[in-house]
Amino acid sequence: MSGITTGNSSTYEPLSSVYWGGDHLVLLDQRLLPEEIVYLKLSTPEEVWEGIHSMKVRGAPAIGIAAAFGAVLGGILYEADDSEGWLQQVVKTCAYLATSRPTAVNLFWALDRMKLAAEKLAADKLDTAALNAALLAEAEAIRSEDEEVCRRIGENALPFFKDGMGVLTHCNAGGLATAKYGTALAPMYLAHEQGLNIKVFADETRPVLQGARLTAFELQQAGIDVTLLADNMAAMVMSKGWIQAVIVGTDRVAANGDVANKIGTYGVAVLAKAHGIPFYVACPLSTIDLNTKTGADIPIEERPAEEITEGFGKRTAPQGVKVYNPAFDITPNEYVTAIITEKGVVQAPYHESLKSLFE
Ligand SMILES: CSC[C@H]1O[C@H](OP(=O)(O)O)[C@H](O)[C@@H]1O
Repeated sequence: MSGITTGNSSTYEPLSSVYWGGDHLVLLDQRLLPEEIVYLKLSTPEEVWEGIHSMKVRGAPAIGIAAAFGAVLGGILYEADDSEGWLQQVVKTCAYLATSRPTAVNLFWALDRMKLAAEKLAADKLDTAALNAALLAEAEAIRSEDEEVCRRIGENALPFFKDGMGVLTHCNAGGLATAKYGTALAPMYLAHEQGLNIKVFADETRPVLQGARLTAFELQQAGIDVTLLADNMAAMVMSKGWIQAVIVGTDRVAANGDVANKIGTYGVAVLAKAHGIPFYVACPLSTIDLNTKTGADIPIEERPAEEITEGFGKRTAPQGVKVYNPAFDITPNEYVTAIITEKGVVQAPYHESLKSLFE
């Protein structure tokens, strides 16, 4: 894996988080933002696994897109010219990439789609060069569909945001978490294009600081009014009347409408309800998992203690202290005002309304 430094963040261009570079995957190393913009070239499934696991690429849709291209790399590295052996290699690569992170369902959705595509392609007995080209087209389709899906999420969310509103968001569900536009931030971009003045309040989102490092960065560079908050300030700004809506992304929505999202989301949802503020969740259908009954069934990733005890290289806790570092929490569906998707907006009772999105 090698880096291409394109300069510092003062020359910011709209950034792509993940794209195919001809014969390799290109990832923006999001761990280095906002100070450095470094694009990495990844040529093996192992490098893609590590890129997802270490959060060089993060955000449910972006993780799925990266994994899809990782499956393509698995096929490209298969040297023989037999379709059955090629298929076995792609399927094995998908199973391997599925172990990189446990919570975002888009990872498994994308890999299942790549496996299905590979099975159909292998049945046609093409040579491996043709098989790899066709599988690459499937990964590119996943990426380009995500751009269109996020734009439609933005359009469906926009009516909830009026000129002059204050909106709080948690973590990063922007262009950096997807192929482009983002989910929760998509309406912010559209509102800005239409001349609406939405004041965004971004939680810093400890311990990895996606809000401070990514959301504040994205929105500031786009010229959108953004104020950065420490994670313990949401209650106060709500009590001051500065917030008229909360919108967040998600990594998995259970069949009953319970929502897995970045740690701290549940607390923001409880605060929103206590202040009579609507709490919206924005996501593509690929993040809705009807096979997972409730939030209790969603696996919650636990991450290294060092993210809390010495985040970004500065030790802020005693050596050997016990640490609990879940990367996500579950917001029960009763705190979710509406779920906004590319197919439309649904509200409780979510058992029925979520199913209707797939009919
Ligand atoms: C549009 S999905 C964004 C979602 O993913 C983030 O998690 P992570 O940064 O650990 O990948 C966070 O939960 C965001 O809401």
